Amino acid sequence: MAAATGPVAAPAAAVTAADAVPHQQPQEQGQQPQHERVVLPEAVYPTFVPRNPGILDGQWNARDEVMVRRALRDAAEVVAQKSQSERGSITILGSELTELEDLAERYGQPRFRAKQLLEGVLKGAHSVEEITAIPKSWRAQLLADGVRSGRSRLHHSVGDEDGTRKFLLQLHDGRIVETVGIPTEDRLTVCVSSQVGCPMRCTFCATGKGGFARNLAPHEILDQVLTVQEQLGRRVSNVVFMGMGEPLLNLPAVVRAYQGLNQQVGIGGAFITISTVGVPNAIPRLAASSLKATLAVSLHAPNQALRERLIPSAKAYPLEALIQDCVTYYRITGRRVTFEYTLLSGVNDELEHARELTALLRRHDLMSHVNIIPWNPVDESEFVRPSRNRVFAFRRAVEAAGLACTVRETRGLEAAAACGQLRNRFQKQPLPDFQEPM
Ligand SMILES: C[S@@+](CC[C@H](N)C(=O)[O-])C[C@H]1O[C@@H](n2cnc3c(N)ncnc32)[C@H](O)[C@@H]1O
Ligand code: SF4
Repeated sequence: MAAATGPVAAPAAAVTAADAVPHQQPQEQGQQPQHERVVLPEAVYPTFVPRNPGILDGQWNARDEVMVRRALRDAAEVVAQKSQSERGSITILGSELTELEDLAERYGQPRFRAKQLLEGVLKGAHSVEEITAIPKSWRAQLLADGVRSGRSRLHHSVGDEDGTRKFLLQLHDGRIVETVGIPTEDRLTVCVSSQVGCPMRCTFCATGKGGFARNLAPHEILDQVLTVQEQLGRRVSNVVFMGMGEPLLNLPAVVRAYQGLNQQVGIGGAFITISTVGVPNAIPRLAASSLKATLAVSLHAPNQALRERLIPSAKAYPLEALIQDCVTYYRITGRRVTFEYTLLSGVNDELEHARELTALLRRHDLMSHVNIIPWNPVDESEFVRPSRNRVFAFRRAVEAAGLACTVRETRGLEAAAACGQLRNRFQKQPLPDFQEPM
């Protein structure tokens, strides 16, 4: 797999085949196990320093800061040290072909076996045992050495008559993530999670309310796409990082998952969207990488004061700095930036807000597109979903100023339970122990 260039291109898998310690070293070759020392480039996010000295005041408090710092540290650990729970466990999914080739070689197997391993998992094997294209004895060795497929367990799913289906996946540590398959006639879009929970705590978001547990590893992101593909019996055409979590707080794993989606699952870069509420320093890094993904920035407010009310972390990343980073992104990539605007009745849906929004975007030299998302209800939240009339009045005001604008269609399931809510309900219940498939 070709490595991405630029600062975000560090080797990123939580555990890759390059870390494998063969059960029995092929003595004739006299090789030592190869432990790839994965070093972070000057740390993934070197300067997550609040630009606003008032960060510890108001809504964004010391606990928020600790949570975000923890997420950043976790992101770094995914690359540098591997999490304790994953130590020693190698996943085929999330590994690059070259890493699997090296793995095969270290077991004295021909390099072509790597492709068989990978294809086995991509075609539906949930355990190494099921990859019958490879010799039984090697399967046994791999299993004994802790090599795993990287697939999770389907815990629960719920569907709507419009075809949308939500899946709850149970990870090896018992935690649950949500993923959604959204079919239309000519597309199957998967809305993937990048973290278990989210530390950003946006006030209107169910995931934000549920707290943050940990970053997802690359194979845990890829697994969501394979699950939807299998369960809906169709090829996935589009992937949006719009499920649980803030992808730019887990950039190394997201980059790795993008590469897997692109080069192994066969999804074009332009059909992958990364949605972010904004993490200081991360957007320019994304621009400098070789990723061809579409960038979607969750704006939700046309000014700093209102944005801070909705998004506590905005205190650490002033609106003007965020837009400047989007301009940089546009200059470097030439790709249009989507601005998401979750519309909340009586909060950010006045025509004056629309005018302020268009003035903000037109003031800067970038090609943009506004995507309005009518708010979906969240348990124990005081926000109100705007009326259809209000949504379309807002859209007309944006278009009148000459900006491209769409309204995201609300699928039946979303209206009933916003993203992250289903998972919050299940995560509260005791779950049976779960071991990753062998
Ligand atoms: C769940 S977030 C995940 C990606 C990233 N963390 C972000 O905020 O862009 C994806 C989008 O869903 C929006 N969203 C979150 N909760 C929502 C809700 N209850 N109704 C409508 N949109 C919501 C967010 O504002 C964001 O634009
Ligand atoms: S909207 Fe995005 S950044 Fe905000 S809490 Fe939800 S998932 Fe996290």
